[in-house]
Amino acid sequence: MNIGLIAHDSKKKLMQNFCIAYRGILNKNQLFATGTTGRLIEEATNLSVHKFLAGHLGGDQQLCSEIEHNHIDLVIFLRDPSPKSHEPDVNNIFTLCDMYNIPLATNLATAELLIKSLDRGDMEWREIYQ
Ligand SMILES: O=C(CO)COP(=O)(O)O
Repeated sequence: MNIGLIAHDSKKKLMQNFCIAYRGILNKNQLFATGTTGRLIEEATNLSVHKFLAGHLGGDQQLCSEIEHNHIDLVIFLRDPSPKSHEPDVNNIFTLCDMYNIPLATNLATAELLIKSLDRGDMEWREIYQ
């Protein structure tokens, strides 16, 4: 499965720790991330991540485009409920996940549920759409 990973600045450490904890599951999948998030994941783990541009340079839109082209099966976006003003508007990602019925986690608790569910094979229905 293709997993999209993105984190607001205040959640990037949490994303690194999430990826360390679940690298055994993540490394059986293809990982796609906005630039800074992807680089930090690679620095903290031995995971290989396809990195888009940094979010503020268009990486968010690149991830959106992959969702629209049905290349992403699951999105984990560790979101700051009060994002900083310099952080790009990411509502498009939420909208597209809803439009295309893509499982989306926006906090750690849901991210853990989704990643365990993925590992159990609960997302095989996505293969029908690919
Ligand atoms: O823009 C983002 C979230 O607002 C994420 O992009 P980066 O991973 O490049 O920081």
